[in-house]
Amino acid sequence: MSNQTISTNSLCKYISKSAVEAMLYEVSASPKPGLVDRYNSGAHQDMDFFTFMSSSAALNYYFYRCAEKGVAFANQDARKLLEHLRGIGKEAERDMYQATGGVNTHKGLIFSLGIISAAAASCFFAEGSWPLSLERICKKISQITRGITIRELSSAKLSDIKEEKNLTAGEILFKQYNIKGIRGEVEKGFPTVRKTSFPFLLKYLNKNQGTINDILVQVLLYLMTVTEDTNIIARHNLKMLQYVKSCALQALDLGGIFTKEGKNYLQQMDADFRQKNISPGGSADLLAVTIMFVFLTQDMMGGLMQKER
Ligand SMILES: CC(C)(COP(=O)(O)OP(=O)(O)OC[C@H]1O[C@@H](n2cnc3c(N)ncnc32)[C@H](O[C@H]2O[C@H](COP(=O)(O)OP(=O)(O)OP(=O)(O)O)[C@@H](O)[C@H]2O)[C@@H]1O)[C@@H](O)C(=O)NCCC(=O)NCCS
Ligand SMILES: Nc1ncnc2[nH]cnc12
Repeated sequence: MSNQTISTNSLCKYISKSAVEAMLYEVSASPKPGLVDRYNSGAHQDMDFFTFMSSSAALNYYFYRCAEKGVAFANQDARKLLEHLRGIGKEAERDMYQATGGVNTHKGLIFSLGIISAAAASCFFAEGSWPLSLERICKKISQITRGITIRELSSAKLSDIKEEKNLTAGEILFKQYNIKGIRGEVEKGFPTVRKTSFPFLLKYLNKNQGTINDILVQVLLYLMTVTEDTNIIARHNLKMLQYVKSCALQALDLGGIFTKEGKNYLQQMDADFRQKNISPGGSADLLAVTIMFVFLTQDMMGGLMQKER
């Protein structure tokens, strides 16, 4: 489909719909150990499934605006685009907190999916064809966020502008462990998604192996084996991150959600993570990012995610 047949409004509407749909698919997939899903609130006392519904609904226009910015900056310096996205991202965070009564459900996804929405719109207007290629979107993401870790996380930057109490979780973890978190992931163009979750999701969807729900839970397990999840490190430490990875590997060794043994292990993992206060929120975000990439690399009128099951 060439860009002559897609108006800016239609493009931005499709991209914002895809971002919200990715968020809704992610939180709906169940069971997800330690995370909010349709069965329980995981290791969270301050939010539930409906908190995520409200937050997702409140962010639709934000993603539309990110896509609009991507169109506006399609042929300009990508670094200027990030400055504009930061501004509307702060507004989106306020919208999220208003919709959730002050709870952080999607701060990470406001960042990740906001940048992806802008990058996708920018790619379309540069290339003029749909669907987009994952490599091209991720290359544009890297261009938009080039230098973000140095600019925002370098110890010199952090030590002289913020007192410890004003640092975010990501900034504290960089100071403690030199971990770049979500900023490192986007700056490299989502390598965890490109190399792990996206190929797995496509494989399962093309094989039509199981329901959408089960496929998404299985892909989340793969993500948990590879994600440098700052939610886990911030709440606990690096040792707990290794523990989570080993549990996810064990679940997959048992067949994950596709076998009785794997399902039983998943239930035990969820109870264990809830008891230990473990929430793999970073992996959950990357699952939503993976779903978003499927929407962007498929036909707008019904790609793999819309297949009847
Ligand atoms: C750049 C920002 C993300 C700044 O945020 P921060 O400095 O805090 O960055 P990080 O801590 O590194 O990560 C923030 C969130 O990103 C998700 N995440 C973590 N690890 C990864 C990873 N390896 N890959 C991808 N994404 C990752 C995660 O977000 C999800 O979890 C949050 C909910 O879980 P919860 O444990 O409840 O979180 P809290 O309530 O904070 O902790 P508790 O008190 O409950 O224990 C939720 O956010 C999910 O999305 C990390 O939390 C960016 O936000 C920023 O600069 N914002 C300013 C405005 C802006 O620019 N906006 C967007 C512009 S496009
Ligand atoms: N389902 C979920 N549960 C907890 N934190 C999350 N962050 C993103 N998705 C989440």
